[in-house]
Amino acid sequence: MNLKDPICAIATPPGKGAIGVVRLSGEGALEIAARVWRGKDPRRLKGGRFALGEVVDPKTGEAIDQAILLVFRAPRSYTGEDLVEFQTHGSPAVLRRVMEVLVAEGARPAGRGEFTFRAYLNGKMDLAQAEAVLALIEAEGELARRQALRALEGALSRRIEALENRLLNLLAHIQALLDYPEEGVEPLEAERTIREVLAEVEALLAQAKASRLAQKGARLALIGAPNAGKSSLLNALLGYERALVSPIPGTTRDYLEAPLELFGIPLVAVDTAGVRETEDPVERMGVERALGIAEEADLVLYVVDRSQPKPAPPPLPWARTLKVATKSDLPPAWEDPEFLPVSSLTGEGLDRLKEAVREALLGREGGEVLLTERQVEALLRARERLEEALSLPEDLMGLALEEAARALALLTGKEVAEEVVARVFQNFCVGK
Ligand SMILES: Nc1nc2c(c(=O)[nH]1)N(C=O)[C@@H](CNc1ccc(C(=O)N[C@@H](CCC(=O)O)C(=O)O)cc1)CN2
Ligand SMILES: Nc1nc2c(ncn2[C@@H]2O[C@H](COP(=O)(O)OP(=O)(O)OP(=O)(O)O)[C@@H](O)[C@H]2O)c(=O)[nH]1
Ligand SMILES: [K+]
Ligand SMILES: [Mg+2]
Repeated sequence: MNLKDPICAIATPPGKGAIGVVRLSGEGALEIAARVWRGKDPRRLKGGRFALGEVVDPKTGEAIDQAILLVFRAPRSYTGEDLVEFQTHGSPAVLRRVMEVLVAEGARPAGRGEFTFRAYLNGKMDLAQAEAVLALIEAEGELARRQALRALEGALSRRIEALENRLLNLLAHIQALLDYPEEGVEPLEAERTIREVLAEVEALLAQAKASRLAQKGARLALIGAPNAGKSSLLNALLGYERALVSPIPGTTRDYLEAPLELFGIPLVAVDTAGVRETEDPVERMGVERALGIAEEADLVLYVVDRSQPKPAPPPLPWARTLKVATKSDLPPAWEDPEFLPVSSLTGEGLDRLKEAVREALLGREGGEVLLTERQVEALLRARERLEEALSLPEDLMGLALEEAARALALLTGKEVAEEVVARVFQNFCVGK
């Protein structure tokens, strides 16, 4: 692949919009822009300046659209190259023609993520930041957006680099001890340093699940006996009357899904049919379905009516189940500290339930760190090597430490194999 040739792409999403943006980056971008532009000559614009004019077809002189042209000059641009943006009306007909004239004048349609790839190659960002660009575009919930922006701004990269540096300093120290045993090099505190680095790696890994849930969302299943108050609780969590509620047991016959954002996590709450022993074949199907939904859910709310005698518990994945006692506004038939009391009628206990859901999904850490699957793998490898180093005498731990440092370097993309980098950018859309 030619790494500097001029590339162009529509940067705005497909469809009609107020404004559409076409970006052009690489060697000769300003010259190509000048040929398709009627207005102030882009070659004479300083970086960061714009002009109002027309995009034209140079073959015919025909105007394609009235537009704004914005110039960034290398190295001060997103890609680090000369870069021109055409901000046109957001019409698919306009954007297509702008692309056509740019290609006719010698630019090439960009591949997926190629602008960001160039930014990476030109040192504008590291691989963790490039992955954050993608995660930010893909973010659907507030938490995913916050995690991605922090990573984009380099929070993760700085943390990783600090760990890498500690390992490299330690390695240098070990080497000095080996090379000059009689020179009075300070004795090592290798174990303490390694344990501290390991603790940081563990702290990051503890946030992997939160990062995955923030990005992919989570399923929350409400399971319990008929009339336990599942549908009422769903409505109370949603804040509107999504599910039918009635005093008749068996009101919910089949499951029902509703999107719900809690603490910035995009959740799908699933209300299900009441679970009990039954002869009715249709009801039996509903029960089986409910138990299957519980099995697949990230978190289950086991809903029990506290004003009635406690039913026998159904088979649920208890390790990821929260126990909820509903109808706390009514006189209780039993007490059990394992159950969170709530009333869908008065709203009592709802905030505590939401807090418990947050903690069950994200852990106490809170989950502000973006970690991609690729990064989690690298951290796991680093952890393994650090643990190995701890099991070795100081004069033999060098290799394991080196490998741990290399695993950490994978996160920020130093020493990453070309195919791995290519795979990261394959996930991007064209135009980013
Ligand atoms: N019109 C437009 N809006 C956009 C982008 C864009 O490319 N174009 N972005 C695209 O993602 C995001 C903003 N990110 C950007 C990051 C760096 C540079 C940039 O030109 N950086 C140069 C110059 C900095 C300066 O002049 O202060 C540099 O880092 O050297 C531009 C946009 C979101 N909004
Ligand atoms: N007092 C009081 N009544 C409630 C509360 N939650 C639910 N109910 C009542 O309990 C009855 C059953 O509520 P639903 O939400 O339909 O119960 P469900 O578990 O979805 O029932 P099925 O779908 O039939 O399995 C209705 O009459 C509700 O008004 C509560 O917190 N307090
Ligand atoms: K009911
Ligand atoms: Mg119901």
